[in-house]
Amino acid sequence: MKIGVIGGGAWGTALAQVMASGGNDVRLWAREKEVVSVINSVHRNTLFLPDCPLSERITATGELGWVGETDAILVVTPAQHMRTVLEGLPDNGRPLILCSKGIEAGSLKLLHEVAHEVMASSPIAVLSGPTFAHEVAAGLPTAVTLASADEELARDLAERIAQPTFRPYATGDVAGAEIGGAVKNVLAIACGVVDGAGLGQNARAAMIARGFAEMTRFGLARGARVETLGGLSGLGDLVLTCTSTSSRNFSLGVGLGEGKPARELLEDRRTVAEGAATAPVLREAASEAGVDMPITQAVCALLEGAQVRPVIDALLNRPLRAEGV
Ligand SMILES: NC(=O)C1=CN([C@@H]2O[C@H](COP(=O)(O)OP(=O)(O)OC[C@H]3O[C@@H](n4cnc5c(N)ncnc54)[C@H](OP(=O)(O)O)[C@@H]3O)[C@@H](O)[C@H]2O)C=CC1
Ligand SMILES: O=C(CO)COP(=O)(O)O
Repeated sequence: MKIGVIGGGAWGTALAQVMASGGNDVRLWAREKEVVSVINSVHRNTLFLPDCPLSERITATGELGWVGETDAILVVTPAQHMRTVLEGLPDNGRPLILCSKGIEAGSLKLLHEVAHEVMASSPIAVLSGPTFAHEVAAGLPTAVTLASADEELARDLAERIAQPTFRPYATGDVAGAEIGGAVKNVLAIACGVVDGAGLGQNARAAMIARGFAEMTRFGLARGARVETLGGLSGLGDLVLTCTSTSSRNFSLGVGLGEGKPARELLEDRRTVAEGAATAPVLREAASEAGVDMPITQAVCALLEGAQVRPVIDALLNRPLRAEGV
């Protein structure tokens, strides 16, 4: 197969490498000329995935139209740039697999809704799960959720992109797959804060469990299925991202927990911490859906400059309630 990949960050590059290792020819679109040039000349993405030698089956390009002429296209831009990038892609009926994690600011739309608006003729699927790019690129075993409203398409794409150490599990629950990936980034910031502020491992486990309750409440309100939220793209990714400093979102939270200002932590980043963009969008979407998301609100407050201690005290002083979603 010929596979297109849109986005030359760590995740786009890792996915390109997995697809190429399975014998596919890969066309990888990157926005920056420097990324295109370095991938084609030294077969390495020295900016975003420096430690992984890349297959010669990967050709980087700045031409979206050329990437559009492939059998399936993985879309791996930061969530907030997806709409603009898709507007430059021909809507020619090739399946799009969305691999980014977030909710669009302003419209409060999930990314498959955005893609459907821009690419009305192209079948849409979502790939999400516990997937640190550097591990996937190194060929370490990884399992993901592959969702499409057309379940036959999900199963077909899963067959076509599976590799010996890369296992997609098909589902028809697109909203569930997307909500897990978007919400866990916000919760990873919260867990990082717990670590940075030295609140201990009990507190982190509590944050993961109550965070999952929060994810479930929001997911159910937006039509997700509970088994998807409890699967790879929900609970699986939540556990991964909330327990590792390899996560950019968790690391951002550690800095916040140590009392560093959010502006300073976000200013110099070249890589994305999607949770910082998703948190205020999620707060708004939750309020619109009438869903209580206290951890998300706490993360927003910290990103907006609140001090750590009062934010934690406010969470701890919430009225006691019965356990459950
Ligand atoms: N890294 C990971 O382990 C995983 C990441 N993801 C998700 O994948 C998505 C991409 O993340 P990742 O690959 O890590 O990104 P990185 O942080 O590695 O790289 C940043 C990316 O942002 C791109 N970018 C910056 N500004 C723009 C813009 N205006 N328009 C289009 N692209 C822009 C850069 O493109 P360019 O190089 O062309 O400038 C580059 O590809 C995110 O939604 C993330 O949550 C999902 C699973 C795992
Ligand atoms: O989504 C990811 C792992 O599944 C990557 O997490 P971070 O963006 O927090 O690094």
